[in-house]
Amino acid sequence: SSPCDRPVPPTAGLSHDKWEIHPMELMLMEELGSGQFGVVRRGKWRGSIDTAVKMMKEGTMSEDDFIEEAKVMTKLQHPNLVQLYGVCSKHRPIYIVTEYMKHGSLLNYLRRHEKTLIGNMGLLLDMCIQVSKGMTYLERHNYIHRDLAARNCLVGSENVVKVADFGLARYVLDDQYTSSGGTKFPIKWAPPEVLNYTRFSSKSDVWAYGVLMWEIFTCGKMPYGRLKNTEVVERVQRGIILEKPKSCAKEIYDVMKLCWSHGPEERPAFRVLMDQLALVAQTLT
Ligand SMILES: CNC(=O)Nc1cc(-c2cccc(-n3cnc4cc(C(C)(C)C)ccc4c3=O)c2C)cn(C)c1=O
Repeated sequence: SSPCDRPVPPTAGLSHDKWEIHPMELMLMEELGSGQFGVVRRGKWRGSIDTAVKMMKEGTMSEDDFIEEAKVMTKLQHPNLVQLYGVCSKHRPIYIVTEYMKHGSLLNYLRRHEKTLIGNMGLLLDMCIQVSKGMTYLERHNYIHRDLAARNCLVGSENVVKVADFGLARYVLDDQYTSSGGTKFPIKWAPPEVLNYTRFSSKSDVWAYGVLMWEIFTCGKMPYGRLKNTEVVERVQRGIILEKPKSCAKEIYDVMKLCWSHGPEERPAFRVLMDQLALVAQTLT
């Protein structure tokens, strides 16, 4: 039917999707680094808001699926989650615009500040608690991260720690990353059910969280050292777990061990972990 005999909806032309950011409102600045999807630059949005802008390299992401999911992601808001402000999807490459964290990845932060951090159990435990708060929020919204690790957390001012890039793993097109046999698959953060059946859940995020706690209390050591992925898979399937970091209290290591229970149903939910760590913090500091 010709357009003239169809009623024009009152919202026509007004459907400015609020998750769509106009490129004109973005001023791109220095490069921050590059990740799975290509270059990330710092930016200013609407003149004053500090942002990080991922410029999606062609062929690295299933873009249309992501743009659909972005509507949901912008609604996930928590002080310990890196906020997705929106996307620029009317041009290629598409941009993913998030809040900016001035100290960069938690992994690099731990490694750079090892000297001052190693003895500060209270601060290391607080970092763990902050991540557990962000993860409890995602768990409550039935949102699975799929690649929780210190490299995927970011540090802002006043030692604030936030979880970044939650859920993005689903849109990576690189088989080396997505298949458990691939060279980029995060084997050392994966539980048995993910290694065997790629069965992701909030409880597989809990396993990864245990490894993240180990990263924090070793100030950024590589889990299982230089062991090859095949050797790590063999150990994890046999129930061999990471050792207690030297500067880590027994009560904290007990929590890590709960996260590494062999069966997902034996692992505590994030909301339980969060409360348990808060209790440990009271007794230890
Ligand atoms: C000095 N301050 C800063 O550098 N701040 C910041 C650096 C980055 C940044 C810079 C380069 C690369 C990446 N990066 C790293 N790993 C990623 C992993 C994935 C998955 C899918 C594999 C999980 C997806 C995207 C990325 C990704 O964009 C990030 C997060 C992002 N944000 C918000 C900052 O505040």
